[in-house]
Amino acid sequence: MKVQRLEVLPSLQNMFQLLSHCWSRLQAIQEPIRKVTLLVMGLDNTGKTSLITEIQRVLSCEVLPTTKPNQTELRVDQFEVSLVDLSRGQRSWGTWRNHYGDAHGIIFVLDSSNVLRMEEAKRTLGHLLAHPRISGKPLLLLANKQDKVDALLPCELIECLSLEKLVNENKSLCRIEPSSATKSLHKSQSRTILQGLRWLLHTIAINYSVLSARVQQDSLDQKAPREQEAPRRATRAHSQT
Ligand SMILES: Nc1nc2c(ncn2[C@@H]2O[C@H](COP(=O)(O)OP(=O)(O)OP(=O)(O)O)[C@@H](O)[C@H]2O)c(=O)[nH]1
Ligand SMILES: [Mg+2]
Repeated sequence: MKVQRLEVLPSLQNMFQLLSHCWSRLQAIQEPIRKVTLLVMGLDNTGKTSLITEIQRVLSCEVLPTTKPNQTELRVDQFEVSLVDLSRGQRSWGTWRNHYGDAHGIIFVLDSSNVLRMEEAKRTLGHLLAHPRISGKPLLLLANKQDKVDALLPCELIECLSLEKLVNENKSLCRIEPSSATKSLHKSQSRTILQGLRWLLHTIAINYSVLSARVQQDSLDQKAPREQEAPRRATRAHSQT
């Protein structure tokens, strides 16, 4: 009797495991692919482009073709992600703002070793989070250049930037991860970058319908003034000829 029970139990357990495995596979198949746009921002020279290259390297089989400059398309889990590289050096604030409405979330990159520019980074982040098209959207802070000896740790950066106050005022969910985009350190550092990216995507997924409706509306609002301006420009050009 005892032997029989012992034989039955493991097979029931196996069956249960098999069923739950099938169930999670089915759930993964049924989950829709979600399109997500993330703006990669920060002061110049903080490592934005290097980090995008590093993400591309780690997820090499998941990189999708794109024709848009400064944009990288990736497949991460059940998400199709557009990473938009906004370089402060090449663009003015006005050009940055044209992208705000498209964003489901923000990746803000800090040079953790540049203490002299921390106040500027704080101001920039403050302006960004207070903008009506950004406020309330989730934020991933990458405390980059952790390989440098004088780099501030994430906990020191939280203090320096008064981060808690900043994100609470603007109701943005926030996470900070240490990172280094330099090749010598990839393994542990790329793990924290991907961990942060996955947190951002899953935070967006929880509120996806609300964020997508906001993106749709903001994109229309952003286009409207340009569309109204086009016929006016054509009329002006015509009257000048
Ligand atoms: N030591 C170290 N250097 C880094 C790291 N990330 C980037 N760099 C270096 O920092 C410099 C700037 O990197 P970029 O990726 O071009 O920075 P960016 O933010 O895209 O710069 P802009 O596009 O000009 O705003 C380059 O020389 C990189 O090699 C890092 O994690 N550690
Ligand atoms: Mg760049």
